[in-house]
Amino acid sequence: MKTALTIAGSDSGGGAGIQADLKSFSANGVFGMSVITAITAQNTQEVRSVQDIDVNIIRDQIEAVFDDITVDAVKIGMLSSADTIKTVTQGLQKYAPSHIVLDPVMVSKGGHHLLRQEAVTSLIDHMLPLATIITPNIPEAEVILGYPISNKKDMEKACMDMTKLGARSVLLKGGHMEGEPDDLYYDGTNFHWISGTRIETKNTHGTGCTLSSAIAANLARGFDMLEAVKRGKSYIHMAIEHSLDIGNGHGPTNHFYDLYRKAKMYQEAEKTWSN
Ligand SMILES: Nc1ncnc2c1ncn2[C@@H]1O[C@H](COP(=O)(O)OP(=O)(O)O)[C@@H](O)[C@H]1O
Ligand SMILES: Cc1ncc(COP(=O)(O)O)c(N)n1
Repeated sequence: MKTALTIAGSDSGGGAGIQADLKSFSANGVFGMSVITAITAQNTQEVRSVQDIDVNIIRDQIEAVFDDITVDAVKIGMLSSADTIKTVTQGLQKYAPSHIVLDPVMVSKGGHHLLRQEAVTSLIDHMLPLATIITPNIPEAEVILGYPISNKKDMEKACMDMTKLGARSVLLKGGHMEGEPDDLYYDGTNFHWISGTRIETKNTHGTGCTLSSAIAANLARGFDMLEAVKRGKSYIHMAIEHSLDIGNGHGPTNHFYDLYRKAKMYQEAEKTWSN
């Protein structure tokens, strides 16, 4: 079985971070592993507190996984601090995995900073050049590039500028733009608009985590980047369409719908075989 590793923060509410990543890995058909960078006390409404994990323990988790297990793809989420970025960068340079999906998590839906503002430069200087693909939302891309992104032309320029900073390819997510949530994939040469249809719901907690992990899982399974991005996009659409009314704030994406649907289809098919 192919494997994927998430290097990210824990969300006690289960909707984002490591918890979303592992669910998305499973639903997308790979064995998931985790390196925890920070623990957040979080629910669907707010982040109450954050404890960064000691960098020695982060390094040990990375080494424990890579020294023993073949890692087919890595997804990076919340990195919290410049020290964490340095440790993760060193680990990735040591083991050089083939696919690194970088979701540059910065701020939670409720406005809590998950990456210290002074660590943004470290993320740009050290982490971006290692990314096979970076998957920012519009506000994250604006912070990375330092200019506003207001329309599709701006999105194209932003993608090109992020590859100039070292990322091999970019998926700039359009969920925060007006209108349909169209994402722009730039492979370093060509643009591909990955169009979406907006679902009216408040349950969008963990959408970025879910999507980046689905992309990592599909890369681990051997699909090329464009196909992995397209599969990721159709997975996140399904996961938002059937999102769950859990908690009183932004509910989580649904990683089970597709599996249950396939199981049901299988049961139906089995009945016809046994007749
Ligand atoms: N209401 C929605 N309906 C359908 N797709 C959405 C919706 N909101 C976001 N998406 C899609 O979910 C993914 C994550 O989107 P986005 O909100 O831009 O990033 P983030 O979760 O990192 O803030 C993108 O593919 C985006 O187009
Ligand atoms: C631990 C952790 N990591 C990431 C996010 C961002 O979540 P989203 O995918 O909704 O942008 C989060 N809220 N908590």
